[in-house]
Amino acid sequence: MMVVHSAVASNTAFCSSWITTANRRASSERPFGVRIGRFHAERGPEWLGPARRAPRPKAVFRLRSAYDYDLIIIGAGVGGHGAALHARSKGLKTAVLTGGDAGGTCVNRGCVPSKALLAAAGKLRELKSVERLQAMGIAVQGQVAYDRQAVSNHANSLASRVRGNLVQSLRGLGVDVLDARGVLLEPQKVELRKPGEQTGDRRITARDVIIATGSVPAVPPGIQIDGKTVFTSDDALKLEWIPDWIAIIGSGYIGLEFSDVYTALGSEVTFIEAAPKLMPSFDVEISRLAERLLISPRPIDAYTGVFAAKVVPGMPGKTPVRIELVDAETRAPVEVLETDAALVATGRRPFTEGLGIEKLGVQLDRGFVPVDDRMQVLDQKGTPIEHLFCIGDANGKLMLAHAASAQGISVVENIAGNQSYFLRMECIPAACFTHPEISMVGLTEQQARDKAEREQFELGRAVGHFRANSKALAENHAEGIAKVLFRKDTGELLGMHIIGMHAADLIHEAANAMNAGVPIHKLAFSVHTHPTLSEICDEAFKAAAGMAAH
Ligand SMILES: Cc1cc2nc3c(=O)[nH]c(=O)nc-3n(C[C@H](O)[C@H](O)[C@H](O)COP(=O)(O)OP(=O)(O)OC[C@H]3O[C@@H](n4cnc5c(N)ncnc54)[C@H](O)[C@@H]3O)c2cc1C
Ligand SMILES: NC(=O)c1ccc[n+]([C@@H]2O[C@H](COP(=O)([O-])OP(=O)(O)OC[C@H]3O[C@@H](n4cnc5c(N)ncnc54)[C@H](O)[C@@H]3O)[C@@H](O)[C@H]2O)c1
Repeated sequence: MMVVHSAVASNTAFCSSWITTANRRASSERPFGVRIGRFHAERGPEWLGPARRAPRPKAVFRLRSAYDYDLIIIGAGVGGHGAALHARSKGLKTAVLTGGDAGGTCVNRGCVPSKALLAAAGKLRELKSVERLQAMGIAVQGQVAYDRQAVSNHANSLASRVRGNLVQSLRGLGVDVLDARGVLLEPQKVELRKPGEQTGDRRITARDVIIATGSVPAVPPGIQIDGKTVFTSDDALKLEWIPDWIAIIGSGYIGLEFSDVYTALGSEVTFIEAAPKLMPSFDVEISRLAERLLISPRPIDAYTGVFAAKVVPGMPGKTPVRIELVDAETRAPVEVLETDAALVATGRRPFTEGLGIEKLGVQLDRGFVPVDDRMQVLDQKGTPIEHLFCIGDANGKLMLAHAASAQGISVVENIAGNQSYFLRMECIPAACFTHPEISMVGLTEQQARDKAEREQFELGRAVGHFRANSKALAENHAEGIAKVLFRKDTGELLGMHIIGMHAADLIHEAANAMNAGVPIHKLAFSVHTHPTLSEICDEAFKAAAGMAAH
């Protein structure tokens, strides 16, 4: 047998992780021929001489594995990237399959370009806020204008820069980045195919495989996409034109963020939302405030409790988009709208077609890959399939970039031997990057009330106000609140919801405390720099613990 790797004491981080990985499987399962031997194990330290008795040098031999890789990751979005970086830090020989789309949704068609558009929208909004600026002694002379193509270029060039960095970081760490689509033949065997091809001539194997194939926009039946007048976020991000009037179908994250962009760029927006109220997944109090801050003062109107049952594209500047609205409950016709454009933001569906996973005995749930709490794929009987995992949007647990990456890290921890590591999904925060921002972690107030009733404890609720915060007042952005929910008996944090300037950054106060299990009465004694927005959280924590805030 051939020695393919040896690590010595000078490379202890690398060395110890290999030991951990191999040891976990050492006794029960060593099908892949990995053995480790410490050549000094039988010898006393004498041969080394007295000066080198402590610490003893270690050396680890790794013999050729029956597998090509320790880990194959199918999909190079943020989930796959996060998993691959962590795998290398654990010394795992890793391959990532990009499917011809390195960076995936977040980098190419999601978080990154949308936040670039939102950043431009935010600056425009600020410069056009005449009264807000005047109150600070500032006058903007002349017209505030923007160049649509330049704004679009800002978003697209940022995406390509981040994509380049992502691939470089993988290659730099020694990950094999393979520009192919992966098809599962067995849980530990993947066929590489070029995009569009039905067969492939290369097959690779790994001890563990992670599916990280992400998601694509979900378009309800009856809606025709032409990519010009009726489009999803994939096309909206290109910002090819600015419609005077755009219908946004769906008032979730994407709908809300794009309403912020379009109204800043001069469009009028009509929301079409199937649920009885806008922003149905948000905390009720926060969505009420969001309506006051993000909807009412802007050229936005809304239909709620209706479906866009049929949407027919138009021709820019010639014929309008035709949208037939029906009642969400009775399906009775409500109205026909004729707008310049329609953005379909009605959720996303997993991208699992052609992956070959059904042939392994997995029953997909509306396309989502069923997994357990360790992201291990479940077969149709609910039994975990050895060595096969699925992370990110493809498993549908929480369709957020950082959740995908965190799930990837948790899988790698587990396969590298840290079985005690467990990702607490309920502590993962989320944010909507409107102006002002909205952020949340844990339960909504209604969910917390239901839990309190079920488990018979008293729910605590405390609020910090932007209007009472020196920094927010100095910035002349004093709208919004930070609300914390907690158990009165134990002080356990159950959730936090913030709307206001930089809410997306502030939420980590609560998210990190929840993850670390810090109760509210301890959190109330943490010290915050003055004057900062973080004191709004401090105000809420202190109020919760019955202390007066400064
Ligand atoms: C407009 C928009 C804005 C968003 N903004 C945010 C935000 O601000 N914050 C946030 O947290 N989240 C945001 N999201 C969500 C975020 O983009 C996703 O949650 C995240 O990208 C999921 O990561 P993933 O790795 O699971 O999948 P993806 O990023 O979708 O990556 C999966 C990759 O796998 C590839 N692939 C698929 N099948 C195969 C195959 N068989 N072989 C090889 N490769 C394959 C795909 O082509 C893709 O490149 C946004 C989404 C959208 C649409
Ligand atoms: N800032 C962020 O973190 C961010 C930004 C954008 C997207 N995302 C992620 O992307 C995913 C998709 O976002 P999204 O906004 O498309 O989905 P979403 O699930 O957040 O919202 C979809 C909305 O569309 C409504 N809807 C569904 N079908 C409808 C129909 N036929 N007619 C009218 N309304 C309908 C739903 O009631 C819901 O309110 C989300 O899960 C989110 O996690 C995150």
